[in-house]
Order: sequence, then structure tokens, then C-alpha cells
Amino acid sequence: MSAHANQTQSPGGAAGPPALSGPGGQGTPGAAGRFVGPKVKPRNTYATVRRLWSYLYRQRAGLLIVALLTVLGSVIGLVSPYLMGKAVDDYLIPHDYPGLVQLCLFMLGFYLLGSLIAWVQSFVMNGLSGRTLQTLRHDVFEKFQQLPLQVFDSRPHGELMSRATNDIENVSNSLNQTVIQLLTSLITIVGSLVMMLRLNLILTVVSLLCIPLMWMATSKITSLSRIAFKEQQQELGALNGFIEETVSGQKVVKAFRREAVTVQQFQDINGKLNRAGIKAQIVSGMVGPTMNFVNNLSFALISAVGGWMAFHDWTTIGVIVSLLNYSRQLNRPINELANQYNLIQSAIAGAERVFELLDMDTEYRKEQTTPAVRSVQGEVVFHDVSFGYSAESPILKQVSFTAKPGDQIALVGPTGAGKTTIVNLLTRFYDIHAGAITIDGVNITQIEKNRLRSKLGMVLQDAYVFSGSIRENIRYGRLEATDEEVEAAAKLANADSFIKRLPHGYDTILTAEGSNLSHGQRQLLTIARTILADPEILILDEATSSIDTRTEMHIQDAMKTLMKGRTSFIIAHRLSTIRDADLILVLSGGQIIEQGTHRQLLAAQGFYYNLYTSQFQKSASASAGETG
Ligand SMILES: Nc1ncnc2c1ncn2[C@@H]1O[C@H](COP(=O)(O)OP(=O)(O)OP(=O)(O)O)[C@@H](O)[C@H]1O
Repeated sequence: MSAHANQTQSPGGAAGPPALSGPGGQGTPGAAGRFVGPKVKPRNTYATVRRLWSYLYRQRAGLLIVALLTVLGSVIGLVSPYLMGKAVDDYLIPHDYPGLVQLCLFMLGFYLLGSLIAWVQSFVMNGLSGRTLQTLRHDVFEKFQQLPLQVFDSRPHGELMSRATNDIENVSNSLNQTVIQLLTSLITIVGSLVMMLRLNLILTVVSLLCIPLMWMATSKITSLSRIAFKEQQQELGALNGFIEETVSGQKVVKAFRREAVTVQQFQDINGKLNRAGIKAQIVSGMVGPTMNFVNNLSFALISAVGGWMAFHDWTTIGVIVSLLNYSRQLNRPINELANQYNLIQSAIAGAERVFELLDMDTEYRKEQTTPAVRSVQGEVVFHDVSFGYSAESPILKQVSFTAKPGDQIALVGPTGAGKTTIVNLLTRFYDIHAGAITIDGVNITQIEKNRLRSKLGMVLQDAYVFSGSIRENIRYGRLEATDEEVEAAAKLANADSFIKRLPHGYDTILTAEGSNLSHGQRQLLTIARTILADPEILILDEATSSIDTRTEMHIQDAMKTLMKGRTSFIIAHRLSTIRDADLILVLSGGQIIEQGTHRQLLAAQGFYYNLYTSQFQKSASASAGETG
């Protein structure tokens, strides 16, 4: 469960998230028409940066402003040390105090301008990166709506979600800081060097002596801190995963009285995270003092050599002051680049995972745009259909049957027999490997998925409701439906009476999990939603499983009206509900082992007969127990 959480990034996280792995991660080599998992391309930092740049480039006007301001800000930074040297040589040493005050005031104005530029620059950059990320988030979310179900099946949902949240967040952190930083660093390094060389060649060489030392120290600490941050991320992932599991499994934790054990387990993980966090902070905390030491070493060298040169009149105190400041300016970007390295790495890794998601095949990619399907009569035929969710394990084996227009087809059989799989194929949630499925003689692969699904109405086992009002939830079936139509559908689904009893009626707000409704009530809502959608073909997957017998009778009546004239597929465990079906398909191990009407199958005294009589006896003895 926590696998996805292991991808979680800490804000200060150094290394990129672990490469995608796990079942389906690499995709399945597939024959034509089969799902081929998302292609994982080899890591290509250059391509990732270029693509990220293409997103940024859409804001080129803002980028240009930022670039101009950065150049201006950097130039101000470059002139300041020169002015300091001038202050010493031209005003301080000759005791020209009025001139010194004038220069200081000028410098003050200069610094103020620098701060103002920095502020405007970060304001523009924030807006720019914000809009870029908005576009990126939009693209990712849009992609989620188009990905085939296999992608969601083959990896933890949290792992996909973390691409839309953590990974984009990483890109965001970095975009904001590094774009300006990189440009500033570049200008500052080149500009400082030029100014230093103009002032004094020997002192410039002396100040450069410490740079290799600084570079070595920084890269060593950076690589150590990357490992430490990665460890911290993993522990954070484990902690997040554990919290997520225990929150969603609260009922089970409480029912089995595992609160104390759970807290103990949490303490262990929490302790590990704490230790990893301390280690990461200690290692990364070494960067600052080490840099200070090397900076000061450079300072000492320049002061010593510069002092000796000034003593021999080979240079002036003002030049030494300027050079000391330029040397600090030169070291700072190198230092900062080292610090930014982690952030950049993390952003590139994040961007790579986001782009990898954006590059996945959508389920509509290979669609032929066929002419609109005529109004559907509802003849559904399965011709020798074979299918497996993965290439290695076939589930359905050569399933064939014919549903005539308006027929009620019941799918029965033991759990895992493949009943839901059959309807999954009809809706083209998954594409078949062999055989053909036709609706009114047209192969469903020739019908656009959107169009096909508009003809099908589903009431699923999982009665899913969205956060929003009851009215909105029912209207999900047909967005343009009027309030009256919504209420009429609810009446037909027998949901109207319980909705009206709620304090806010149809305007009652539901939570995403629908926890303020019972499971049965949620199911009634989803039935109303399907009734409103008014589909030509109906799929009812255990639709009445959570409804009491009395409500079930009402629903059966409503459904009978609804099913009239529509081909309907009903998956039911309670065989009493499908006695009137036109065709009962008995599935076992992915094959149809018997088919016929209730009467025919009872007369055959086979699998169905045994299933039915055992259920019938059970319910008979249960009701005898109740009355007795
Ligand atoms: N998304 C999936 N990915 C991989 N395997 C799956 C997936 N969905 C179902 N299966 C497998 O396919 C087989 C058939 O499942 P299916 O849901 O069709 O059975 P069912 O007859 O509807 O069962 P039940 O009555 O319990 O709902 C099972 O072995 C199941 O493990």
C-alpha cells in the first residue's frame, strides 16, 4: 500500500524519486490490440530540461523581463565592490569626508535600487512559474482522464497521484529559485572575473586558488547529503504510507483492537524518520561552515598577498578591498550552485516522472473516427472472446453468447469466475485479445469509446458518489437534465423518499466517500443516476446487493420498467433476483459452462441447479429460523 508513498518527496529532498518499477512498470510486451504498458524511456536530462523549457517559453514576455532585471541586478552587484575600493582610495585615505559621504549616499541608492529590482524580479518570476505549473498540472490531470484503466490497475494510485502533486511541487520549488539563480550566477562569475582581472592579475590568481578546494569539498558533501536525503525520503514515504493505511483502515484497526500496536509500529517508523532526518541535516549542515572556511582562507590569502603588495606599492588598499569583495562574490555563486544542485536534481527527476506520465498512450489514441452509430437496437454478441488482464494469465476463454435486443441477460457463477470482466470488455474498459464483440453487428472496436459508453449505462458494485449535492450526483448521469427530471429519476429508483427525509433534501452535500449515506442509499443514488442517463444498454453489477429485501422489490419493479426495451446485463449473486431473465449465463473459471432460462437450467440439474437449490435452502432455513 505504501509503495506509492515511497515516492514522496521531502521539500528538501535531494535525490529524485526512485525509478518507477513494479508490476506493469515496464509494460507488457503485447501483441496487436493488447495493452502495452507505459513506455519507460531512458533517462535523458537534456531532453527533460528542454521540454520543461518549452513550458516556460510560453511565458516568454515574462521571461524576458526577468532576464533583463537579472542582468541589471547583477550589474549593480558587480559595480558595488568597485565603488567600495574607490571609497577607500579616493576619499578615505585622502581624508575627503564630504566626498566619502556623497559616495556612500550614492551607494545606498544603488543598493536600494538593487533590492527593488530583486523584488520585482521575484514577483514576475513567481507569476511566471505559477502559470507554467498551472499548465503542467492541467496537462497531467487531463491525461489522467484519458489513461486506460490498465495504468490505474498496474500501479498504486498514490504513485500516480504523487506525480501530479509531489513531482510538480519539486519542479515548482526549483523553477522559482534556479532560473534566476543560474542566470545571476553566470553573470556574477564572468563579471567578477573580468573586474578582478582589470584590477589586479596576481591577486585574481591568488583568489582563484581556493576554488578547486571549494568545488571538491562541495561535491563531496553534496553527494553525501544526497544519500542522506534519499534515506530520509524513503522513511518519510514509509511513514506516509503507514498513516494512509491506518486512516483508511481505521474501522479494522478498531474492530481488532490494534490501536496500541499500531501506535507502537508508528513510533518505530517515526523514530527511523527522525534519525534519518537528523543525519540528513547534519550532513547538509556541513556545507555552510565548510564554505565559510574556504571563503575565509581565500580572504586570508588575498589579504596577506595584497598587504605585502601594497607594502611594496604594487597595489592600493582600495584594490584589495574591491578584490576581497569580488572574491566573495565569485565564491558565492559557486557555493549556491552546489546548494542548488540537489534542488535541480530533484526537479529534473520530478519533471521526468511528470513527462513520462504525459507520454503514456491514452485510451483514445488509436481510435478510428467512425461515423456516428445509429440508434442502438441492442443486440450484443460475444464471438469466442478470450481475454486476460495480463498476457500471462488468461481469464476469459472463448466466451460466446448472443443477447437479443431488449433481452435481460444474467451473469452468475462463483466469485472470480469472470462476470465483471465480461461487462468490462463490453464497455471497452479493456480490449479483448481474441474473438469479437458486436453491437447490432458492428464490432465495438469500430465504435468510438465515448460514443459506445454513451449507449451503455452502468450501476456498479462500488456505489461511488462524488463530493457535491445529491442533485449534482444524480445529474452526473446527464448534465443538462432539469431538476424535475432529476427528481423523477430518483423517484423511479426509489431514492426520492429517503432524500426528502434528509434535512436539506436534494441539496444535501455528500462527502467523496459518501459517508453521510448508507451503502444502500448510495446505491439507490447511482441507480437514479443511470436512470437519468437513459442508456440503451444497461449493466447492473450486483446493483441490489446492499439493499434490504423490501427496497429490493421496489428497485426490481423500477428496474423492470427501466429494462423494458433495453438489453440488460445483470450480475447477481442472489439468484432469486434473476429468475425472470431471458438468458442466464453460468460462468466458471472464465468459461460459460451452462446457459439458458431459469427453468431450463433447473431442469438440466447441473451447476446452476445446485447453486440455486443451495441458496434456496439457505434462505428457507434462515426464514424458518426467524419465524421459529
Ligand atoms: N483489474 C484487474 N487486473 C487483474 N486481474 C483482475 C482484474 N479484475 C479482475 N481480475 C481477475 O480476473 C478474475 C475474474 O474477475 P471478475 O471480477 O471478472 O470476477 P467476478 O466473477 O465478477 O467475481 P465477483 O463475483 O467476486 O465480483 C479474477 O481472478 C480476478 O482476480
